[in-house]
Amino acid sequence: MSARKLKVVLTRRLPDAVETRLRELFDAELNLTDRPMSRDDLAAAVQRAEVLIPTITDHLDAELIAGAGDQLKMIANFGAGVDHIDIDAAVARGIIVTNTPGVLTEDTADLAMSLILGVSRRIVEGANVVAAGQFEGWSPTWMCGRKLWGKRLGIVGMGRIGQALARRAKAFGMQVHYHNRKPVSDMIAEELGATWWDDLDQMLARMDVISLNCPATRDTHHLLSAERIARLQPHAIVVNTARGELIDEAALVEALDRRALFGVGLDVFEHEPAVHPGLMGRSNVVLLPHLGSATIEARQDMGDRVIANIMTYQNGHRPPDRVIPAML
Ligand SMILES: NC(=O)C1=CN([C@@H]2O[C@H](COP(=O)(O)OP(=O)(O)OC[C@H]3O[C@@H](n4cnc5c(N)ncnc54)[C@H](O)[C@@H]3O)[C@@H](O)[C@H]2O)C=CC1
Ligand SMILES: O=CC(=O)O
Repeated sequence: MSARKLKVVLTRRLPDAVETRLRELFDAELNLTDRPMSRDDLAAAVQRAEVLIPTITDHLDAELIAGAGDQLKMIANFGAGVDHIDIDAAVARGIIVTNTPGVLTEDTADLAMSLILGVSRRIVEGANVVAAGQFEGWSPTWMCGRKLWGKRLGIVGMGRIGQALARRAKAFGMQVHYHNRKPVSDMIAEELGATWWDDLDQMLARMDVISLNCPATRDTHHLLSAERIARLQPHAIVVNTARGELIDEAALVEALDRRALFGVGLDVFEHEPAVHPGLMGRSNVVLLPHLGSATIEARQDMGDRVIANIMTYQNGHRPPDRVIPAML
């Protein structure tokens, strides 16, 4: 007699090969519309799923989790960030939460480096000039950006992606500085030539480029507040590939209005998918639609990671990517 298959509900379409494997292994229910589930749809999904596979667009707050049926044992998130899930509420209900870190690290670091390059060298602005047929020839003083070689990069959140970005920045001749809850190991600090700043405010005031790479938590909401933005140097560049909630977007727009920054590169937004209108149409702002992990390879690997987490749980072991409140 074959073992009963776990009821697994996906909230979005996943790569074909991932969906195929999920259907082989589990009683998998796909969302063929690929539209984000409404709150009612999600509330119904947690009434029938034993394992829910959500993504960042699903807000699993305390109320929604409290309303889940007793059959819900696991939330196997497709993605690294888990700020859209109330982990405390899930743990209180005995629901295991997992995520997919690591497999998207290099891709997201590539995107952060792309934004640093894009803003400092005015790449999108320049490409738009050519695309509009407005290129009138090379000029000694036209379209000059900021040199990266020798400049100071301040990374806030020196975890997987922060470190991967530091490796790239080092290769571009940048001096790596970072603020993290605790310093990285001596070996990593030496490899990256990285300087730890216990005091975030002091670091911000001295950097040429700031990259946000920490999770969105209660502690990091508006980590880049109006006061901290005011500390940045007028030639500074701010890049965010972590979560929009880390920046007070209205204060950032005010700083751009005052020409208090050289430029900004954002892959994530405070009220995503809405973008603050004050960020639009600026030549020194590069905006991307949350593309950090958007490579075919990373999305496949994220799916494999989701499956590995569910299989490990099903086999009675601790899933490798279990998220616990103490980690946040
Ligand atoms: N744009 C995108 O598509 C993607 C965005 N992300 C975001 O990037 C974040 C980071 O991902 P990973 O590097 O894999 O996570 P990680 O857990 O490896 O690293 C996060 C680091 O932030 C540090 N941190 C936490 N709170 C802090 C605070 N208050 N101040 C300073 N540092 C703090 C942690 O100690 C840790 O070193 C995710 O939580 C997610 O929100 C992740 C993947 C793709
Ligand atoms: O933002 C994406 C993630 O995986 O986190």
